[in-house]
Amino acid sequence: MWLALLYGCAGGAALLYVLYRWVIPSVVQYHAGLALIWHDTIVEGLLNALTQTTRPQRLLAAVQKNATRGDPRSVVKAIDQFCRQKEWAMNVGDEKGCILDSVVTEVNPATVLELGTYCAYSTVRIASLLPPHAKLITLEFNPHNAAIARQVIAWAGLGDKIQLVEGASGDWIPKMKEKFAIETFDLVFLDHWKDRYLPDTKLMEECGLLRKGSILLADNVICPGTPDYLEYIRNSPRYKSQYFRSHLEYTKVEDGLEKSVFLG
Ligand SMILES: C[S@@+](CC[C@H](N)C(=O)[O-])C[C@H]1O[C@@H](n2cnc3c(N)ncnc32)[C@H](O)[C@@H]1O
Ligand SMILES: [Mg+2]
Repeated sequence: MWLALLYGCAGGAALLYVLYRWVIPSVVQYHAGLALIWHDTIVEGLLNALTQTTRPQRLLAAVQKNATRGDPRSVVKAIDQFCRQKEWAMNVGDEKGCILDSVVTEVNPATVLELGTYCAYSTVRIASLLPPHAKLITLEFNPHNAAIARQVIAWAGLGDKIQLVEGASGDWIPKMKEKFAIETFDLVFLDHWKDRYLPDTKLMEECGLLRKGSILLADNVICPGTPDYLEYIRNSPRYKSQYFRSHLEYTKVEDGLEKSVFLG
C-alpha cells in the first residue's frame, strides 16, 4: 500500500511538472492576457516563494554562469536562453530586439534615452551598437531592478557608455538638460509602464529634449498596449509614425514597436 501511495505521489508530481514546464506555456503563449498572468504573476510568484530569490536575481545568476565578461552579445544570448528555457521576463526579447538593433544602427545616435531599464537587457543591446563617445541614459525607478541592471551592465563591460539613473521618468525628464548637459536626444526607447508613454512624450516635447529628426521607439504598443500613445503619435502633425509588427517577448502573441520621427 505504501508503495502504491509513493508511486501515486511521484506520478502526480511528474504530471504537475509536465503541465507547468510544457503544457501550460505552450497553450498560453498564444493568448495575451493568459500569457502575462501565467508568466508574470503565477510563475514568478511561485518561483520567488520556492527559491526565496527574485526573477532579476535569477536572471543575473544566469548571466554570471553563462555569459563571458566583457562580451555584450554573450550577455544578451544568456538572457534570451534563460527566458526561453527557464523563465519568461519582460525584456524586449530576441525577436523585437532585432528591430531595436536595426533602428539603433540606422539612427547611429550620439545621445539615447531609455525609459525603463529592468535588468538592462535592452540597455546592453543598444549600448553595444553605439558609436564611440555616444551617451546612453537609462531610467529605472525600482531600486532592486536598478541594482541588478548595474551588475548586468558591468558584466557586459559597458559601464563607460551607460548612465543608469535611479528614479521616476516624470521627475528626471525635466532635469535632463541641467544634470546631464543634454541638448536633445537622437533616440528615445520607451519601455516603462505603459500609461507613462504619452505623458512622458509630452513632457519631453515641453522640455525641448526632442529635435527635428529625433526618433521615438516605443515597445509593447499592442501588448500590453498603449492606445492613448498610439492615438496621439499617429495623428499628431508633429510626428511621422510607423508600426513594426512582431510578437510579445518570448511568445507568439502579437505585439510590435512604433517608430516615430519628430518633425519639429
Ligand atoms: C518592461 S521593463 C523594461 C525592460 C527593458 N527595457 C528591456 O527590454 O530589457 C519596465 C521597467 O520600467 C520601470 N519603470 C516603470 N515605470 C517607470 C517610470 N515612470 N520611471 C522609471 N522606471 C519605470 C519598471 O520598474 C521596470 O523595471
Ligand atoms: Mg517592453
